[in-house]
Amino acid sequence: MAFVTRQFIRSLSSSAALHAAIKHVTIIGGGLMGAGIAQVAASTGHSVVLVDTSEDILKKSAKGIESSLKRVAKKKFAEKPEDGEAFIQKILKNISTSTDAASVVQGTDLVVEAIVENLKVKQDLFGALDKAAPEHTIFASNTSSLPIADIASSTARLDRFGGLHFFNPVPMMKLVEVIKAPGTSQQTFDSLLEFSKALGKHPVSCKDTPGFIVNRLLVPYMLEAVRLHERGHGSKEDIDVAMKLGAGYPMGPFELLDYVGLDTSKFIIDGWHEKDPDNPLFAPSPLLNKLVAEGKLGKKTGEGFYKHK
Ligand SMILES: C[C@H](O)CC(=O)SCCNC(=O)CCNC(=O)[C@H](O)C(C)(C)COP(=O)(O)OP(=O)(O)OC[C@H]1O[C@@H](n2cnc3c(N)ncnc32)[C@H](O)[C@@H]1OP(=O)(O)O
Ligand SMILES: NC(=O)c1ccc[n+]([C@@H]2O[C@H](COP(=O)([O-])OP(=O)(O)OC[C@H]3O[C@@H](n4cnc5c(N)ncnc54)[C@H](O)[C@@H]3O)[C@@H](O)[C@H]2O)c1
Repeated sequence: MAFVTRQFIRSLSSSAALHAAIKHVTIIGGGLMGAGIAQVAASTGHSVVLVDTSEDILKKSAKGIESSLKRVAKKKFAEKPEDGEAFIQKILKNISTSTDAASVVQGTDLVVEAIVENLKVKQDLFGALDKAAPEHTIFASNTSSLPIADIASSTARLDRFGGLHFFNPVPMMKLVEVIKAPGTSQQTFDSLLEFSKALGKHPVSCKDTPGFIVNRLLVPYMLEAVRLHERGHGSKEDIDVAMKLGAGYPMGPFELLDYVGLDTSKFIIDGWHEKDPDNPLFAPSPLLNKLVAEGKLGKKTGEGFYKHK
């Protein structure tokens, strides 16, 4: 009986240790995704450092987080709006910012990378962080389309490297894809599942295959919509309405492309096309390429397929 009790206490304390293990999180990249991940991690009691390349970008990220929290507070404290401000300030206190990733990872349990969708840039970042971060620190990438194993190959911690793929807008979307690359240890994978649950998200387990689950289905669908429009078979407005009213999607494919970012969408499709040039689902789109070349990247720049306020 004493043995069973000791075993039970040990298993409780080891699962508590697993939880306690991820308390301090460093998010690299304060754009659409990084700011959302920082907001959710801070809202669930984690201590967060948000890193980007300039103070100006970090100011914009902080503003975005605050306005998103205002939307949350407006709902949560509809009856007592005066409590909403205290709620926002308490969460914001959990977030600090930095432009020097190597110096802030020294005290972190988990690094979540959400920078540009470019393999070389991600590898360079993780290669440098690997030298600066403590042994126990887990590295995770929020990549939409790149193999986790390729990103991890720039480090010497393949066992402590996995994928955490969040969805936009992070505060609203419940799913996190947790990716186990061939080198990811079971302990790391379990910690990432635990962390996702601690954020209030619903994790699903994914293999390290192109696009994991959601993007492997969603990105070809969005590109098919662009091709359908390029062939003159439907206006973007009609295609969007059709998919919302005919398939029950909350956004049409063109609205969603603008929401995700046309640059990010192009990075994804170009990368897959390079690896599998004969797959028609991964064919580049002249219209998408033209908009990106014009700097029309979607909602984040004020114009993409549509103009945004
Ligand atoms: C490519 C990548 O690798 C992977 C991806 O991320 S793919 C993209 C995945 N995302 C999607 O598919 C998003 C599809 N769109 C949607 O689910 C919905 O349109 C949406 C949740 C974004 C917005 O919902 P919608 O009803 O259209 O608009 P809206 O009324 O403004 O917002 C609905 C609620 O969400 C809240 N909300 C929306 N965005 C928010 C944000 N960033 N922060 C906080 N709250 C937010 C609003 O306050 C509102 O709350 P309420 O209904 O209680 O008042
Ligand atoms: N947009 C989406 O819907 C979505 C959804 C899931 C995953 N993702 C993935 O998340 C990542 C980020 O996407 P996003 O939409 O947030 O992009 P974004 O362009 O909005 O933000 C990227 C941020 O990273 C910063 N950055 C670039 N290089 C950096 C570096 N070396 N160090 C620090 N910061 C750096 C940029 O200044 C920018 O603020 C990409 O890998 C993307 O594929 C995007």
